[in-house]
Amino acid sequence: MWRNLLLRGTTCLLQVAAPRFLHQRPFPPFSCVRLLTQRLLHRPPQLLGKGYFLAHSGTRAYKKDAKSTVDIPTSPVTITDIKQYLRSKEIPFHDGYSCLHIPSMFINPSDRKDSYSLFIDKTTGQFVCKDTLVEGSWEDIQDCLEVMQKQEQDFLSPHVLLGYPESMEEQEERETELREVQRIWSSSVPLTDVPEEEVLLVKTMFQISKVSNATLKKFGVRLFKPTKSLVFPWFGGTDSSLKGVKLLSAQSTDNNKVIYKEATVPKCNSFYSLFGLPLVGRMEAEVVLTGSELDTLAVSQATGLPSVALPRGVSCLPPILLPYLEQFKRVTLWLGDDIRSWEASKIFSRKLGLRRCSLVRPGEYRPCPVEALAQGKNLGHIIKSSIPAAHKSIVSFKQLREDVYGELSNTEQVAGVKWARFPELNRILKGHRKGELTVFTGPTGSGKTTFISEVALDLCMQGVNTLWGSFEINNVRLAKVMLTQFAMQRLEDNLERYDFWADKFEELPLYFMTFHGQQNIKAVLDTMQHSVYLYDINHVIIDNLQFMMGQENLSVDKFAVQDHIIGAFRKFATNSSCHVTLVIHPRKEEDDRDLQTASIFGSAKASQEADNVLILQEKKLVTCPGRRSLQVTKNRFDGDVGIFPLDFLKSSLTFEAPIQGKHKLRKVASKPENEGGEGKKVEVKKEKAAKTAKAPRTVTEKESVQQ
Ligand SMILES: Nc1ncnc2c1ncn2[C@@H]1O[C@H](COP(=O)(O)OP(=O)(O)OP(=O)(O)O)[C@@H](O)[C@H]1O
Repeated sequence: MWRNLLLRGTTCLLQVAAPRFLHQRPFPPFSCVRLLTQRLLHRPPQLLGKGYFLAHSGTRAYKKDAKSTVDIPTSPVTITDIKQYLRSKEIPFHDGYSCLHIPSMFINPSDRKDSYSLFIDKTTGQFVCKDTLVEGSWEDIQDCLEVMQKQEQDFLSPHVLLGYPESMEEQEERETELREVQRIWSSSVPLTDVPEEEVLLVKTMFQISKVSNATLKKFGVRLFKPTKSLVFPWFGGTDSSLKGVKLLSAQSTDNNKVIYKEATVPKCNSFYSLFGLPLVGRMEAEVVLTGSELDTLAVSQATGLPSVALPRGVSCLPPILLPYLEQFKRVTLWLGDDIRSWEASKIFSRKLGLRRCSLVRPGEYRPCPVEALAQGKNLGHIIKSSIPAAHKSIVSFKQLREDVYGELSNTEQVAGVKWARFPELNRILKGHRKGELTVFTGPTGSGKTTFISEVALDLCMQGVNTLWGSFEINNVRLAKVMLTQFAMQRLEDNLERYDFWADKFEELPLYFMTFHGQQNIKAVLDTMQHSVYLYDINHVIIDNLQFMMGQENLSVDKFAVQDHIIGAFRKFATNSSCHVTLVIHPRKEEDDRDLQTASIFGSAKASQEADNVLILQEKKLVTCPGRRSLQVTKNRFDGDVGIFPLDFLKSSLTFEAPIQGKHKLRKVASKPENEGGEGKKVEVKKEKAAKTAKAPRTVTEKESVQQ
């Protein structure tokens, strides 16, 4: 039926696909309409009306608000498909590290400076032309090439691709941001214009005394006096104009450490600066990638090597930046001095292409670059001693010993990210770690979604990039629950505070899958894979597993189907270094008995594959009806298991430990593993906890790790 729409004329098509576009003046050129028509012919009907391709040439072709949702990749493209297509069209290409490079179709061949300036991401098919900054999808490239072929043209105007027109509101927001960037930049002063005593003071404050004035000048760093912040510019676009600024402030702590705080304009989720890039020559073949602007200053000054800093530090490497790193044959990742930086460098090197990457392993003699400079270390030596990212399939202990040492000497960091709202979970699980699988169960309607939502939100607020797959309740309702938990209040009664909280909430690295209802496991896994690549997702929550079962072949035993699905999630978690939390319904509802690990629906596969098993118990430790408690029945990390009570605050939809004194405290001591022996029942020893302890009634048990 959607094909029939074509018969009703182009205007109708435009109305269907891009109603707002019709109100744009001047009316789109004919070639746009042709492309739009072409695209509609290729598109499945469900994409019509989604407004998939409105926009301005040279600007981002995606709606701003589309960022927080992750669409199902309708037909994920593979590198083989891309190559085959290009060959069929006789388009020459270079096989780069993360991208294929082709001649840009948006430049007249006689004007092409660099003959291969259009970069196609090998994983997603997204492209960017570095000369015109036209961006788009793999379908856009196909459409452009088809049109060129039909019209026998050598090139197309960069304005040919349609995109989302900005709404008035978006336009205003963008203009306000640009004005703000200009205001900050023009009211900040180059450090060379600041009296030397003041510069010294600033350097002391930021602990960059060894960074020379010449280096600060070379990188265009300024001082914004009102907030005593350093200002790092982002120059970009075809005219290398000022696109944004990052403000960095420093605060000293009691133990002589410095805490840095940064703010960006535009907001961090559209801040795509690779600081230092304008200073890197086109012919340079080596670069040092750092996690902060100060580190880049240090590397550049101490080694003379080209260096660029990631815009959001170790939290992500947006694929949109990959084309700008394609020219380098060797990339050294020196992202920081902690385990998080080390893990991030391993993950980012996969995106960059393992073969060309080497990693600086954090350690006593290898702090972050700016600290290494301050300590008078030889940064060149540290870079030379970096290790290749591509790992061999067989290693000896000699190659592992540094990793083992790193784990032993950083036990706190190895234990993962700590919850801010759930100290009891920290006590039992020690933290939230990458690459693990958590299975979470609890009786129907007991509050599983509400609880896991707060647990995930807590981590997300600490920078854990999170993806929600909520198949049971829709994203609006889920986001409402999360926003209420975030604001810790009933926003229904405080609607005037909505924008305040929504603005803050929007800054979280939080994404939602656009699925609802029964889903096919492959589509879900593809989306997860896609989002790990795009947004460096560290935590995926699947609520719940039962919604993946319906699509599978019903003639097959449903336990076998579930086992297959759990195996697939397990594999994904391990291979993608991403934590997966899987909500599974219990086997059967028993009102008067506590659930156990064996109560999880299906075979024993779920609990065997899981690193952690969490059960939301209802009416456990009954002191009043309906009391909930959280029980950890499996913890592969260190074997500690236990249970703690939770009070539910209806107004904020949050959970907290019962107030002190309300319940008697109980503590269960660990049983040494060698006494219990494997498979033996855990013996529980009760102890009175110190009356002063703030902790709620908590039980911790130690059992030998279940395999
Ligand atoms: N501890 C609690 N006490 C009372 N009400 C709660 C509690 N926790 C959650 N609720 C409320 O109960 C309702 C159901 O919660 P939720 O959807 O989180 O349960 P669920 O276990 O995920 O349900 P299902 O089994 O259908 O998936 C929500 O309105 C929620 O606000």
